[in-house]
Amino acid sequence: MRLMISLFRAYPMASFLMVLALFLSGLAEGLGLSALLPMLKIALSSGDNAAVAAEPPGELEQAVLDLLAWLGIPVTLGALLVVIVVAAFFKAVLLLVAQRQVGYTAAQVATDLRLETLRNMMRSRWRFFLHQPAGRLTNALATEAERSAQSYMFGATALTFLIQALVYGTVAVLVSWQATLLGLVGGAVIIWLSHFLVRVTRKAGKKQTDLMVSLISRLTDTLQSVKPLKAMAREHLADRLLHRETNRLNKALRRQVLASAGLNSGQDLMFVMVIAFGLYLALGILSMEFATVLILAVTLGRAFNFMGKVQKQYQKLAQSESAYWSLRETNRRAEAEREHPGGHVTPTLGTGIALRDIRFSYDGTPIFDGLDLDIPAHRMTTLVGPSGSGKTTVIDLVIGLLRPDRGAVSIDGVPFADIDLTAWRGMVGYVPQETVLLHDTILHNVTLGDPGVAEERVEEALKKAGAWGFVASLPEGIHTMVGERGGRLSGGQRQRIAIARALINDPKLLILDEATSALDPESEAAIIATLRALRQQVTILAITHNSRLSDAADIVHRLAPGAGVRAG
Ligand SMILES: Nc1ncnc2c1ncn2[C@@H]1O[C@H](COP(=O)(O)OP(=O)(O)OP(=O)(O)O)[C@@H](O)[C@H]1O
Repeated sequence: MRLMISLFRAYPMASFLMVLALFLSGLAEGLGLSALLPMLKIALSSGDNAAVAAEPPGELEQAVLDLLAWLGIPVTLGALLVVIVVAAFFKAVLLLVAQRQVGYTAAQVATDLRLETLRNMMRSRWRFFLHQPAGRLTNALATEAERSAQSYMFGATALTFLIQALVYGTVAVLVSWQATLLGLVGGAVIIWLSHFLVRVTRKAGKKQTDLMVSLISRLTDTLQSVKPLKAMAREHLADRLLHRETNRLNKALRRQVLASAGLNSGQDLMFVMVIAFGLYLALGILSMEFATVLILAVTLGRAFNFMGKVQKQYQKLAQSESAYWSLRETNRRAEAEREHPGGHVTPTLGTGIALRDIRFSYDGTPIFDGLDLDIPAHRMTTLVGPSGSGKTTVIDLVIGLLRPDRGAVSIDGVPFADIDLTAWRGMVGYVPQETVLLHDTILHNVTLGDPGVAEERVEEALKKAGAWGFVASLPEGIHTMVGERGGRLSGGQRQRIAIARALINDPKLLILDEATSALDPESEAAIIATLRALRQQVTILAITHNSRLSDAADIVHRLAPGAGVRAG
């Protein structure tokens, strides 16, 4: 229920149109039904088609007769049948309009939730993002957004059935309110008796949502390390890793299916019992008129049926709504961790970047304490040092992904707090330690899908990165698909594509994090020559364990684990 209110608030116009169409279709259905009683009376009476009723007309019947007289429609079997068909037509059209509206809104719900989650995650602070398992985001975007949209569909369908149940119930009240009241009590008892099955489903749904998060997270991690698993014949370990979650998920699903089957069969049986009892009471004991009893049986029977459907849809909603709340929670946390955009100064990087008296720690463990470091503009600076000495951390501080606990990073003497972070990062070309390419063409991988980049510029960037030789020899050139995560290219080729990607926007600062580690000596020499030529236009900051790159650098900073820095 809370979910429907939340989504009705988020999509007020679409929801209003849906409810209006449902309401009007309910009215059309009510009109058709109301014509049923006089029509039955005529059909059941002997003689010609004139209205010959044995008993005086009831309240509803009289109202229908008055309405027909007002519209100038004769009370004949044919005219009444036409009214019923026309009403059914309008009901069908309006229901279609309502369902189309529901479908469109549900699709919109899924799309908006996906985009909102992605945006919030992308805008969140780097340290928060780092702590999110990749699978959580995948699951949120794929499974949870889909289940949230389904919840809206279930809720809206429940509303459709509820309106129909109300229409049938109202007609039944107009025929005999005493009989309807009796039926209502019976129906309420049945709904109350079956409600525990809805609770079971809700619990199982919540469990399913939680388990999916950890299952997809584990699955994503496992899929990334399939090669070593296969190479060492340890595939069975993947099985084991996922075994616990899949089994628990299986249990939750079984409980859910059982509860839903129980509701289906149990509820129908109880409704039939109530109707049979009502028929016995009306015909056997109270000796009510047959046409009235028939109408009551049809309307109350349908009202029960629709109430049952409302509960079944509600059960489905209860099963899937936890996904919506889980997604909302993910969004709330990401929003609370939104990265500060910084100040308003757009840097030019004319003189250089300075880190002064930096103290930085991860989860209370200090990495630097009192670090001073200069990266002069238009020079090639390399960071060297043993693994874990904090080279990547320096880069993250320079990009502003991490903030120091103490001390300051400045660009041309302007402290980071005053710098427009987006403008600064727009001037950076970054080649990460691990090159993961998108499953797309080389062109797309270099431009990252930016349609404003001309193919000539891509070619130029590939040439600078020393990649043009192998790209040009491919049958489809820059339009060649690189395969899943770039799997159709060698490590060195992937690295050169990543370098071209970093160069495509003519960066002011080019950052290379071990970016030449997978290159052969010739390719490496070519890249180093390119970098040396580039440094008049671009400031270069490179992490390397490679002496050739260090030798070619203007400045070498040697990092020692735990703090200080020595310039070489
Ligand atoms: N997100 C993190 N949370 C906690 N500790 C971290 C995190 N990232 C890095 N560290 C720790 O900080 C230290 C410095 O890491 P960093 O990646 O900067 O080193 P590095 O010199 O680049 O290492 P390598 O040459 O192996 O890439 C390491 O001891 C590492 O374990």
